[in-house]
Amino acid sequence: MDPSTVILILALNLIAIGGLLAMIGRRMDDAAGMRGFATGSLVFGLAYLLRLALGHASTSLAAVLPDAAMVYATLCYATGLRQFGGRPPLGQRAIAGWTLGFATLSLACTLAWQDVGRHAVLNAGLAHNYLWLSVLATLGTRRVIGTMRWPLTVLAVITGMLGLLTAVRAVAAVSLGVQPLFNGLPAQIYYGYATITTVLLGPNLLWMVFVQLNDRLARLATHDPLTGLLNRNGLDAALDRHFGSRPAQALVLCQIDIDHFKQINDSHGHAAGDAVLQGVAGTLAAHVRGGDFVARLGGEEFLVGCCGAGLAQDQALALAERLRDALAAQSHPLAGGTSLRCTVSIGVSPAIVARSGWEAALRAADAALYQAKHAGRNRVVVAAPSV
Ligand SMILES: Nc1nc2c(ncn2[C@@H]2O[C@H](COP(=O)(O)OP(=O)(O)OP(=O)(O)O)[C@@H](O)[C@H]2O)c(=O)[nH]1
Repeated sequence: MDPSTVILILALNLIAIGGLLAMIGRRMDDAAGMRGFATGSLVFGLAYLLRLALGHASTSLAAVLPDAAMVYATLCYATGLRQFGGRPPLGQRAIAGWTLGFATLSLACTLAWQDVGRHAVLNAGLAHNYLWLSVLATLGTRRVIGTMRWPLTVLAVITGMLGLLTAVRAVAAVSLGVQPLFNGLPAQIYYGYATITTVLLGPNLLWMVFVQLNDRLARLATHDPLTGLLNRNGLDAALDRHFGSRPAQALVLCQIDIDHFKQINDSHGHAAGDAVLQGVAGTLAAHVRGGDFVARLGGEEFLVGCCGAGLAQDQALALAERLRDALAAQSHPLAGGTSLRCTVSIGVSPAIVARSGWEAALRAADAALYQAKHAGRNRVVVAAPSV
């Protein structure tokens, strides 16, 4: 297949992918990076079409336009990829400055060395950006967990390979001229690989979106949006995991309730109450060990699951006292520069070693919490050790 036909197919493919991603992006917040991916694909596709219209080896200065558009498109991908990995996007000014800088250099080199100058600068610029995309995707694989690693790894490999091949083209343009870029086996290898890349890119981006949406839904279903702690669903799943392991470690539940929380809401407003809930959640999460879990049962009520081989109630009591002290010492900043403190009451269940003991342990912790409230609050009560 001649390069023009390949470029036409690539262009249409990229435009179709870009359109699809733009439609998906309209229903997602921009943190997913969809706008960057969609713009990158659309601009790349249009740049290919413009390039076809002008001719591959055009030495007309207008050829700088599609070249700059391609560089711009790769920067859009980079911004999407950064957002996808939870990092801030590239600023519009940085993207515009980079693209203009490239266009100026490309114009200067085209004026000085005609098509050799143009293609050397284009391929060097694209190679740099492809390799950068590969690095971003590789860094992304370190920041994400589980299934998301796969599409990012595929992206890192395909853009890395494309970057290397494009760098070779930049060197070839300078040392051999532009003919080998479009004719012969090396050109066929390059365009064959570019075709594979473009064909893989769309489904790979969709795979990334799918995995990310799936992760978000799973998180929404298992975590409390206000505090980020496990909700009841997440707690059930954590219990299943805990008791699914053989042999399961002992588990003690500490049920924690903020004292007179209604007064906080009434005196300082609901937003201040929410901030206190977040502050308490942060302190609880910071005080437990890996393997323990913290959940928000609802309202101002939390549950800490304390796990350990041979864990006894008195060890959980020591943790509960540490939590009570830390929370009593915590100062919650309020709007206007003031702050407030609050105390908690805690009920500690007996230790259990089987999932079947969970309901009874929760009831025991709840009854102990009730006693703590009635005994004056700001205290820990341990349930009788018989579940
Ligand atoms: N700000 C905020 N308040 C909440 C939330 N969920 C529940 N609440 C409030 O929490 C308060 C709980 O009040 P109560 O059950 O009377 O308990 P309390 O005032 O802490 O009293 P004791 O537990 O007996 O010490 C209610 O005013 C609820 O409206 C929430 O997500 N945010």
